[in-house]
Amino acid sequence: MEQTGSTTLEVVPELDHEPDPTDVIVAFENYSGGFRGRHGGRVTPILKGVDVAFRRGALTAVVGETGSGKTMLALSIVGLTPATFERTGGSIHLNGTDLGGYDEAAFRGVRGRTVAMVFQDSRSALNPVFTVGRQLVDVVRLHQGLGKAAARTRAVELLEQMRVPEPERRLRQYPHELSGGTAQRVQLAIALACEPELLLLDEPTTGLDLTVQAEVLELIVEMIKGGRLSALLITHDMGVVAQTCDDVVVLRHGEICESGRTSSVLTNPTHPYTAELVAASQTLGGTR
Ligand SMILES: Nc1ncnc2c1ncn2[C@@H]1O[C@H](COP(=O)(O)OP(=O)(O)OP(=O)(O)O)[C@@H](O)[C@H]1O
Repeated sequence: MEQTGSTTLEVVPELDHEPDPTDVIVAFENYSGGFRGRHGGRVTPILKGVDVAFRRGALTAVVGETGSGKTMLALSIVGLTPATFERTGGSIHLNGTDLGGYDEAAFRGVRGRTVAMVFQDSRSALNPVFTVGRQLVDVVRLHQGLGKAAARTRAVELLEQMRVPEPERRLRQYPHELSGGTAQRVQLAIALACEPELLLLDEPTTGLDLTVQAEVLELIVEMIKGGRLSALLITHDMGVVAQTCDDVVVLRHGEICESGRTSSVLTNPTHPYTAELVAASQTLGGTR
């Protein structure tokens, strides 16, 4: 296919913080994996020789069509791929440590503390039988070592930080009583209460109205600019990528076709598929 060359997708100027390009939080090296059929047999490849390094302190977008493996890529970092998913080659290093030998207990030590996750369907990610307060306060107590009263105060602060209206009342509510947008922010508050180094965001704003989407993303970007956080954002919205992400990784059929700084990848894509994504988002008015 012919290379499409430069595009006119409006890309934010370089962000005011500049993560160190050599400081990598997660590195995939020739990583491959796929699903084994129900009765054994061969593995259907899903991720194929993935080579990519995520910079510490950066917000990195992972884009690509439905089924390209974005979610499996993220879940591989925390050992949450389905039981039938198998690594068939390569490695993943988190903070320089090879996750290859990690069992469930070792991954449990990583989740929350080092890597926290926010998924698309927040209401189902929250525990339906416990109030928001119980879930958030427990996490704060566990991760920040606070007593009950101090943890509750901190929980309210976290909800306020996430611009959740009436935080005190929310603490007494159950997940089914929350709107999608509030559930999303509660999930984000729980993730951040763990003070993780890396946040995995799998289409975190899908299903939210545009204003709420923009607010939630703005909060995430603010925290990343604050210095300590890195994040990986799986999204279909190229406008969001252009306007908020430092780096972008383009996945297609389980392979990385392009990765790098958002400003250079989107304005001068080297792979025709990236150019197609950019062009499609322009046609749909995705640049907002
Ligand atoms: N439990 C499973 N068993 C078998 N195949 C699966 C399973 N879960 C996902 N897959 C397949 O793995 C591939 C990658 O899925 P993945 O969810 O990572 O894609 P994605 O890029 O995140 O897609 P989307 O944008 O739709 O969320 C898809 O072809 C999907 O059908």
